Formats: sequence, C-alpha cells, structure tokens
Amino acid sequence: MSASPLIARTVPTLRRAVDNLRKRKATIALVPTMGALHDGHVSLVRLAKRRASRVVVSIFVNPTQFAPTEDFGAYPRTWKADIAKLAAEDVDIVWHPGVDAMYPDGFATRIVPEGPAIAGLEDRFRPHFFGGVATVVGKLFTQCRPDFAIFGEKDFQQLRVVSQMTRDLDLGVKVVGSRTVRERDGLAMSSRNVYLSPEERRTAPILYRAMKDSAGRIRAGEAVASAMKRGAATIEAAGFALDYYEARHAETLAPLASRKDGPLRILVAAKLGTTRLIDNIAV
Ligand SMILES: Nc1ncnc2c1ncn2[C@@H]1O[C@H](COP(=O)(O)OP(=O)(O)OP(=O)(O)O)[C@@H](O)[C@H]1O
Ligand SMILES: CC(C)(CO)[C@@H](O)C(=O)[O-]
Ligand code: BAL
Repeated sequence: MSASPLIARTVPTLRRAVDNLRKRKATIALVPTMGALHDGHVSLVRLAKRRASRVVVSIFVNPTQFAPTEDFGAYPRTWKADIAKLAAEDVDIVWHPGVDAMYPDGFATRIVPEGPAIAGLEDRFRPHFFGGVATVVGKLFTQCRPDFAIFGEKDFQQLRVVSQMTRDLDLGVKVVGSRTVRERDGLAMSSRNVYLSPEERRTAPILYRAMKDSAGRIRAGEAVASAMKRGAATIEAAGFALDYYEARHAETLAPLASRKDGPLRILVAAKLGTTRLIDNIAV
C-alpha cells in the first residue's frame, strides 16, 4: 500500500520535514516540476528513487519564468491527479508553495545565468525564461537541500543552465539528467500537449521524425547544414512556425558546423497553432 506524501506549503513546514528525514540519515533527491504530471515526470521520480532513499517533488507553476504574453494563467493545473500519481510512486514530500511563500512581499533578488549555455535557442525566444528558472531552482535547492536533483533531457538547455548555476554557486547538489519519455508515435510527453487539437496532435510527432531523419543523414555523412536545412523545411511544410532547428555541441551547446567538432545534439522549438513545443535528440 502506498502512503500519501506529506504536503508542505510553507518553508518552515518543508524544513521540518526535510530535517526529520535527515535525522534518520536519509539521502534526498528533489524532482522540480510545474505539476500536470505525466509519465515523463514519473520517470524522473523513479530515477530519483534509485539515487536517494527519500524523494521530494516540488509542484510550483513559477510566474517569473513566464512572459506576460505567455500561458501562466492557462497552464494546466491537475492537483488531485498529481497527488494520486505521486502517492502511487511512494513520494515522501510534495513541496507546493503558493506564490506568496516563494516570492513574499519585498522579494528583490534574481539569479541571472550567463555564458555559452544560454547563448540563443530558448533564450532568444524567451529572454525572461532562464533568469526565472535559475532563481526558482536556486530557491528550491536551498529550501529542500537535496543531495540530488533530477531534470528531464526534454528541456535540454534548461538542464545545462541549471548544472552550470549549481556548479558556479557551489550549491552542493548533484544535478542528474533523465532521458525523454515519448508517446508511442514519438511525440515527447509534455504538460502542454493537452493544448493540441486532435489535428495538431496528429501533426506533432513530425518534430521527432524530422530530427531522427536529420540525425540519420548526418551519421551517414551528409553535411550538418544540409541535413538541418532539409529537417527545418519538413517541419515548416507540416504547418509548424519554427523558432529554431539547430545542431549544437551536446555538452557546451556551442553552435557546430561539422560532426567532427564534437558530439552533436539537435534541438528544436516550434509552434503548432498557439502551442509551443520543444524537443531534442542526440546525433
Ligand atoms: N517527456 C519527458 N521526459 C522526461 N522528462 C520530462 C518530460 N517532460 C518534462 N520532463 C521534465 O520534467 C520536469 C518538469 O517539467 P515540467 O513540469 O515543465 O513539464 P513539461 O511537460 O516539460 O511541461 P511543459 O509542457 O510546460 O514544458 C523538467 O525537468 C522536464 O524536463
Ligand atoms: C525546472 C522548473 C520546475 C522550474 O520552474 C520548470 O522550468 C520545469 O518544470 O521544467
Ligand atoms: N518545462 C519548461 C517549463 C516552461 O516551459 O516554462
């Protein structure tokens, strides 16, 4: 029988719960989320359980990473179903602060990531995004003081930015990436997939198919630029409005002209109607 997790809504409650686990010599893994949980999130929880003896999942739709024109208000919130999923996975603590607990009146500090990991890609199209993510993840780390924190590779640039910030600020957390979980037709699971109309949902897996095709061509010796151009054209022909379709160095995220320059990752962001999807694969 799985037990319901302890739900903490204020920093003192969370701290007491974490301190209690620590007194019992627990190791702790944190899984930061914005809720609307799907099997991708569940896979992060399962990896967390393999890394540590206790698991904390945070559910917080973080306003500071959304631009005023974006979907903060509409973002799916499915609290009851989320808690049922986390109870079934035997999660120990759910950290679910209100906006006032995370950003009390007078809050005036921000972590601003710099350097190659934030050059372009998401940062070009969501310039507010990584500042909001770094600030909230920095807070989540100091609030929960985990040994490990698990992030999905689906948000590949976010994983790199968070790893860099954690190193730079000596936060003492081991950041672990977890592979992307996909639907049967290849679409990366994402909380925002619920926005897709049935027709858009049928089109959406083209993103993954185009990346796989480009990766195959590059592996077979086609020039990176040519394979990427073809992939971008396929995506646009299917009706997506493309933000970017790029091959980058898999570790540094620096732009790469040739496969010989290092391990490659293809990253994409595109809008289908009003829904913005992102994905990436290794070459
Ligand atoms: N399909 C997936 N496979 C593995 N990890 C995932 C997947 N989708 C999301 N994650 C990871 O789950 C964590 C929480 O992400 P979040 O709650 O924003 O979900 P999301 O599905 O990415 O939502 P959104 O649609 O807002 O991008 C992040 O580390 C993210 O990379
Ligand atoms: C890491 C995160 C929970 C920070 O709000 C969010 O960006 C997400 O869900 O990927
Ligand atoms: N999964 C990334 C969170 C966001 O798009 O705001």
